[in-house]
Amino acid sequence: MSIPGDQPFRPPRDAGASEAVFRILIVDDDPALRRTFPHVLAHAGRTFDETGSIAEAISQLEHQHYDLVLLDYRLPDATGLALLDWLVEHRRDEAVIIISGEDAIDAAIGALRRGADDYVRKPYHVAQLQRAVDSALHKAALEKANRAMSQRLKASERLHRYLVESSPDLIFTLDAEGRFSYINPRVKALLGYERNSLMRRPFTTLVMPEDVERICTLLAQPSALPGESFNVELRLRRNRGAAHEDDSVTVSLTGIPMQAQGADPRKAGLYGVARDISERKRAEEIISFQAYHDQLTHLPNRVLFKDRLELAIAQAQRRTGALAVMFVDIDRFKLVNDTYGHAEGDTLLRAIAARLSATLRRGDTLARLGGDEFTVLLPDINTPEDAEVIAAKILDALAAPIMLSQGEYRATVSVGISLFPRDGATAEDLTRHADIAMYQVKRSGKNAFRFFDPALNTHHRERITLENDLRDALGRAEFELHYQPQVSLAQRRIVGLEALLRWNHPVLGSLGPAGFIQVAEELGLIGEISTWVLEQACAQLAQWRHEGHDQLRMSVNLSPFDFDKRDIVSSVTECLERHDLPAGQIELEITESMMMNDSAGVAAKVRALRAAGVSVAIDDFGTGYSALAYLQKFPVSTLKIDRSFVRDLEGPMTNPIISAITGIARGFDLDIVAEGVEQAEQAEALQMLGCDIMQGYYFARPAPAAEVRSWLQQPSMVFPLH
Ligand SMILES: Nc1nc2c(ncn2[C@@H]2O[C@H](COP(=O)(O)O[C@H]3[C@@H](O)[C@H](n4cnc5c(=O)[nH]c(N)nc54)O[C@@H]3COP(=O)(O)O)[C@@H](O)[C@H]2O)c(=O)[nH]1
Repeated sequence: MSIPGDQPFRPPRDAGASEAVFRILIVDDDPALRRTFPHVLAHAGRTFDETGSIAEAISQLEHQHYDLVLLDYRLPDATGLALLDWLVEHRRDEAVIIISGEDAIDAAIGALRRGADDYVRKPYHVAQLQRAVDSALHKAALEKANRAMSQRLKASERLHRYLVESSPDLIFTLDAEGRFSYINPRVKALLGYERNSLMRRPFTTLVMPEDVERICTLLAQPSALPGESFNVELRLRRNRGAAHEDDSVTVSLTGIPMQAQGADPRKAGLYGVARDISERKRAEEIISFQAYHDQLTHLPNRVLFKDRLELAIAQAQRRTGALAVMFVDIDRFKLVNDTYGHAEGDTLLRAIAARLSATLRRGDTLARLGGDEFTVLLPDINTPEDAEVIAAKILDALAAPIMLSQGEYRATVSVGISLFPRDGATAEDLTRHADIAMYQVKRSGKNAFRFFDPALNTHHRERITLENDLRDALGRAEFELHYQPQVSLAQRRIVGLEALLRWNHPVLGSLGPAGFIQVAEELGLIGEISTWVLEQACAQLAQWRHEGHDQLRMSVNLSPFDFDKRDIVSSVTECLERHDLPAGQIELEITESMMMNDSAGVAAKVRALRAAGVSVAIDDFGTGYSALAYLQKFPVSTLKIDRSFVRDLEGPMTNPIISAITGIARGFDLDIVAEGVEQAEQAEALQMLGCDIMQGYYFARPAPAAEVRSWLQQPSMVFPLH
């Protein structure tokens, strides 16, 4: 690693470690004299080496540092001046005392000029020599300590410079006028400026215009006194030349006012550290966005909608104005989700969100509460008609089909509207009442809008209670099957039974399916209920077969949702296997509408069921847009003539529809069951029209299994006149 500056940084050496030892080199050609020096200069911590010539001394010095050189002036190979020159030339810091027998003062002066520290004449006085040596070593020690100190200082300065200059934070100082007096190189990477270009320029040059006033106020505050740091979040502007998508960087700035000696403390300047918190801010923004927005559509979520609605209510109250809340629910969204999968469902939700957004003005809020539920806030309306116009626009916006990967899809929505102050004064009430109004739209055919009507509230409460009860009904074993016989006039026996669901409600008593099947479908409970019905009907049929009625056929009603959601084919065949029933003795009733909207692949499932031997009947045949083509696509086994045709029957030739249906059945080799037979005349007319199997109150009403058992044992009970 290298650091900015001229030298690599290394930790300072421990200069004190060698301070106790003084190395002294004696350079004299007189061996006897050389040997006397260590004796007269002996002292703890002193070590001596000796040489007899300049050349030997240089060679010694080349390998060893000395604190002091005791140098004879006149040596065999040169004068001591030569060694002094060598020491200067090699930038050596050894102290030198010349010990010379020269009388001439010039020699002494020359030696001192060439760098000797002292000059002692031979023969020397021991005390004089000792003083000179002590003084030279003392000086050498001081210089050594000084050098060590300055080395430590330099190292420490280099360390601090390194820390500041390589800091990931922006570090700067401002002078008393708020202009940069120092800024570390980080400014280049962070904001794209050359540091020199900023020197002496005001700090505010770097601050985004929106934040300038704030930072100026802060700097001018009396609390910005020396030692009292402050922290502020602000945006610094990037150099325009810096290629970056953001024009600013958000920093957390810690400022510490500096006090100059003797000057007005407030004007001494500022030391600042700015940390780039853009990433953190971005993460915070994302988290906050996610907390208040729906991830799929990026629309405001329930929390933000409530917040905006509460604000809008407060504002409307102040100005005695009005606002509208809409509850928008996609019709049959579940079908798309279950049939095409969640990815398609998501695409549809996004597309609808975009269409709805486009119908609204700035200031209105469209939110997604979850699932297929959206809400709209119109914060400022003059009359209910204003909301009506927007609701109509919303319905219109969905008129054009939406492109899904499976093809075009025509989505519709049901819209409920509540008004402030008329329908409530709180966000909860307004949203709930819009929801109730939406619910009414659903019940009366969908794809429309409706204002909240207080009378609906009671109805809604009842519905909520029913929903809650229905969720618990299976667990509390409140369902029961009744069975209605299908009789053959020719054979005078019960050939089949239709299983019809009843709910023994703990408070409301026995409820027919008309009162709860649709609710179960809407709540997504129908799958479990159908499974129970199928299981129960098969178990009962197996029981009756066991009792000897082995030719009976059991009809079971299925919901369109059963074909959407699960593998109905395996559910049915597994149930048959479980109860050891021949497949042909179970008949599943499907409606014409299921055939017409084959989005869930009903045809393929019907074919698979038929291939497995299961009978399939078309219920209420003739009431929809029955087309012969459907009968080819859906290989059903039975047509059930709807009771509306039977009711109108006054004579054998009075109903061309029944004639047509019986003709079709013959053509396609299908069984026919006429339902809703209430009178003997109807039975006779049907018989004349070639219809043998009948079902209706004329023979028997749907009844619990125990009663049906007695009819099975005594079929005459269900043939009143025949
Ligand atoms: N998904 C499921 N749907 C079911 C189930 N059980 C029933 N249903 C559906 O509910 C519809 C109404 O059933 P219900 O109230 O039981 O009415 C049946 C009969 O009681 C009634 N009927 C029979 N004979 C006559 C008659 O002579 N006159 C008259 N006014 N009504 C009569 O008709 C209903 C049976 O009709 P159908 O199914 O068309 O044969 C019912 O239609 C089912 O769709 C269930 O378990 N799951």
